[in-house]
Amino acid sequence: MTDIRTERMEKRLWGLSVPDLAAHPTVYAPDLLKGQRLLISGGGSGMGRATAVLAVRLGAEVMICGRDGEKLDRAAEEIERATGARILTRAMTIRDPEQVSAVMDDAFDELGGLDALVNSAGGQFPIEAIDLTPKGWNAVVDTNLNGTWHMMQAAARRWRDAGVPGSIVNIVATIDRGIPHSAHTAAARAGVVYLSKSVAVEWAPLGIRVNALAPGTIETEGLNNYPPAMLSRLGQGNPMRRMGDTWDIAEGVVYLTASSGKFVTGELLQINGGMHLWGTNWPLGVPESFRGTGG
Ligand SMILES: CCCCC/C=C/C(=O)SCCNC(=O)CCNC(=O)[C@H](O)C(C)(C)COP(=O)(O)OP(=O)(O)OC[C@H]1O[C@@H](n2cnc3c(N)ncnc32)[C@H](O)[C@@H]1OP(=O)(O)O
Ligand SMILES: NC(=O)C1=CN([C@@H]2O[C@H](COP(=O)(O)OP(=O)(O)OC[C@H]3O[C@@H](n4cnc5c(N)ncnc54)[C@H](OP(=O)(O)O)[C@@H]3O)[C@@H](O)[C@H]2O)C=CC1
Repeated sequence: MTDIRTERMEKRLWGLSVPDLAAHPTVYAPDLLKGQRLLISGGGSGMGRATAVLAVRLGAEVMICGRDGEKLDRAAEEIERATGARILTRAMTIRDPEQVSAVMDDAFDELGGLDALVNSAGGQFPIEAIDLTPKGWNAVVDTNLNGTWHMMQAAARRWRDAGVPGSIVNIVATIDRGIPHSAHTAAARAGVVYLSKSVAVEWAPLGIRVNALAPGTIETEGLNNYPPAMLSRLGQGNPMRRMGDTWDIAEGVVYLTASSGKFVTGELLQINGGMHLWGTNWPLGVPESFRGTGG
């Protein structure tokens, strides 16, 4: 096993811990996000949680949301213990427009306004497309496309009504060449990318910037949802032949969110070791006809 640490494989302890993140060097000035207020969906784990840690380290006020309230509270407690910053949490599902509207109202009320939305909530499961059931398809599309849209539109309407600018970063996936064994999520993410491009134009006059960020294979606890056999190959499916980490993503989100991104909208930032150019994960194993091809 090259890039996958054996201990993490065996204990399935993926990714950077909150203490790791709190101490991690950053390229950004300490007060870069001072006074900024962020809502981060999926902020209880993985890339969302890493983004929350970096944001509070840079002076932002943060609310995180997700389905599992205990996970959110655990993340908030770890972040407060490691950084001294208190963050707000809301248990909800992005798939329900009414719950999205409520969490958006809470964010604007309790943070005293909102400057940026980060949509990290999402997920999928590996399956051969031909075996997908309507329920499975709908679950992934409803989460990753519809849910992301509900969050985007709810934030944009409130920024428009308040006459203030905003920024949205949508975490998607590397979809340039499709995602074999995850066609449902490739379709949903492609939808989010072109949704982002479309409203980046429509909402520019409102001062709302909208960008997408495509991770490659990133070491997070979300990988525990994948077959162990796949995990031993993870990270090989890109030219850099290794996995990225959640800090790579968090610093990419901050680049797009902070003043560094003030003239960037409708963009797709790929943080994936070149995965959009070469390499395939094959989550369910490399099919016979592709063995030995390196693809
Ligand atoms: C894409 C390849 C890149 C490799 C690296 C990528 C890694 C990551 O993205 S990890 C980080 C993301 N985290 C996750 O994916 C974990 C969260 N995933 C989920 O929550 C689910 O996958 C979900 C997004 C589909 C939502 O699940 P759930 O809330 O349970 O959805 P529903 O109850 O509405 O419907 C469930 C329905 O979906 C089908 N299904 C769900 N999981 C599987 C599975 N593992 N295998 C096959 N089918 C699955 C199935 O039809 C379910 O219906 P029932 O069978 O009636 O339960
Ligand atoms: N890790 C990787 O290699 C890759 C990840 N991605 C995508 O990046 C994003 C972040 O994933 P990552 O940080 O790795 O993994 P995580 O599973 O840690 O993050 C996904 C987060 O989304 C939340 N979530 C899932 N469904 C919903 C929902 N319906 N409503 C609200 N919150 C929800 C989960 O919390 P809860 O379960 O409590 O709701 C979880 O905190 C995801 O969209 C993922 O699919 C894309 C490509 C590769």
